[in-house]
This record gives sequence, C-alpha cells and structure tokens, in this order.
Amino acid sequence: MPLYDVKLLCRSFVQTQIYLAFMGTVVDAANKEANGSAAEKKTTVVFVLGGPGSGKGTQCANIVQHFGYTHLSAGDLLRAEIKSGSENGTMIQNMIKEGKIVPSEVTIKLLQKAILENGNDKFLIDGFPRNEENRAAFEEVTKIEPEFVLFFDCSEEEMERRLLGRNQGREDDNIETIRKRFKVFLESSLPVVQYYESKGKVRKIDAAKPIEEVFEAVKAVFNAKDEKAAA
Ligand SMILES: Nc1ncnc2c1ncn2[C@@H]1O[C@H](COP(=O)(O)OP(=O)(O)OP(=O)(O)O)[C@@H](O)[C@H]1O
Ligand SMILES: O=c1ccn([C@@H]2O[C@H](COP(=O)(O)O)[C@@H](O)[C@H]2O)c(=O)[nH]1
Repeated sequence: MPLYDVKLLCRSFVQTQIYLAFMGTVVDAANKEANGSAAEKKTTVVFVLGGPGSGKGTQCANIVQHFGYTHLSAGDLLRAEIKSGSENGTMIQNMIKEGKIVPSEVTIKLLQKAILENGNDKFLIDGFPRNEENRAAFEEVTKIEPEFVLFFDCSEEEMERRLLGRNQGREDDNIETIRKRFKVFLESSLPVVQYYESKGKVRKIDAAKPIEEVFEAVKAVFNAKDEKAAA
C-alpha cells in the first residue's frame, strides 16, 4: 500500500476513535440526566424498616413534624399507582393481596419520581427496601446510600394485634395475608436489616412500647444525628 494511503487510513482511524470517545461522554451525560440522578441533589435518605404493623407510618408522621423530613411510604406510592389506573395497577394489586414484593423497577421508579419532584432534600423512605434486590437496585439506580436505617423491632403477636385493629379498610389487613406478610418480612426483609447492621447503619428501636415512648427513642436517634452534624 502506498505511504500516502497508510497515512490516510491512520488519520481516519484516529478520527473515529476521537468521535467514539466523544459520543461515549455524551451518552454517559444523557443517561445521568435521564436517571435524574437524585444523588446529585445532595439527598439525605433514612430507610424506615420493621415488620408489618410495627408502627413505621405512625412514627414517620411524628418525625416529619419534628425534624422536617418528607415521608415517602413505598406502600402508599404503590396503592396510589393502583388508584391512578396505571398499566401496572392490576399486577400491583395482586401482589399486595398476596403480600408479595412488587418488582424493584416499579417501586424505584415511583420513589425516584417522588424524590425528584419534591423540593425537600431529606426523606424518610418507609417500607423499602424489602429485599436484597430492592436494596441493590435502589443504590445502583439512584446512587443514594441511606444515612442510617431506623428499625422498628416488635413481636409478631403485637404486630398482628395492631394490624387487625387498624381498621383502614386495607385489603391486606386480613389474617391470611398478614401471615404471608410476616413470612416475607422474615425471609426477605430482615436480611436487608442485617446487611445494614454489618455496615453499622442500623438504629434499632423497641417498637412494642406505647407510641409516645417509641417516639422518645426515635427523637434521640435524630437528635444524635443533628448533634454529630453540628460538631
Ligand atoms: N407503639 C404503638 N402502640 C400501639 N399501637 C400502635 C403503635 N404504633 C402504631 N400503632 C397502631 O398500630 C397500627 C399500625 O401502625 P402503622 O400503620 O404505623 O404500622 P406500619 O408499620 O406502618 O404498618 P404497615 O407496614 O402495614 O404499613 C395503627 O393502627 C397504629 O395506630
Ligand atoms: O417496597 C415495597 C413496599 C410495599 N410493597 C407491597 O405493598 C404491601 C403493603 O406495604 P406497606 O409497607 O405495609 O404499606 C406489601 O405487603 C407489599 O406487597 C412492595 O411490594 N414493595
């Protein structure tokens, strides 16, 4: 091949490489924007975990009042999705009736949207992640790691009593579904708590006590966080 052709070939190879590298950067940037990178918003997230009926929602309402967080209940977001007539509505409804865990991508999309649409920068995410797959997918998609995990510890006997007395007309507050929810909690959700425990992120609360006493313990956790941040 004449020297001139070799030079031309080399130049066009180099140009192609530069173009591909440039396009790679453009695509990365576009993906970041499409994911709505909630982490870039400097978002503080506290996961609120515990068995069904352990009092997560009740205490989140108190935390919102005292500490200015926004409460995002994954279960409430899924129930709103059913009501909205979304294409996933029937699937979600069936999963909830059976006490099963809705696919991660559905729940994460709802959570991410709620975070990005909200002006606040600190969130209580209640009832999520419910299994290891939820946890890993959330961190992968949002790039957010929780500040800590508030874990409400309560006996099944007490949780069952509370759920049967809740009287909010929830389709899953019947003894058959409650038993299934307990099983899913033990088998799939507790390992998530154990994972965060191994990272020193779990703040365990005795949730069997009366509401006011539980909140005293919760307040101590959030006050300690604020004091640490101010130091
Ligand atoms: N410490 C408590 N002592 C007695 N009853 C409580 C306590 N905390 C909450 N309850 C009551 O128990 C029921 C369940 O509480 P809550 O809805 O807060 O639980 P949850 O953990 O959010 O449940 P779920 O996971 O099913 O959404 C409610 O009727 C609530 O008023
Ligand atoms: O991340 C989640 C949260 C909830 N679900 C489903 O909803 C019900 C009710 O959840 P609550 O937290 O008690 O409101 C739960 O049993 C699951 O079926 C879910 O799949 N993923």
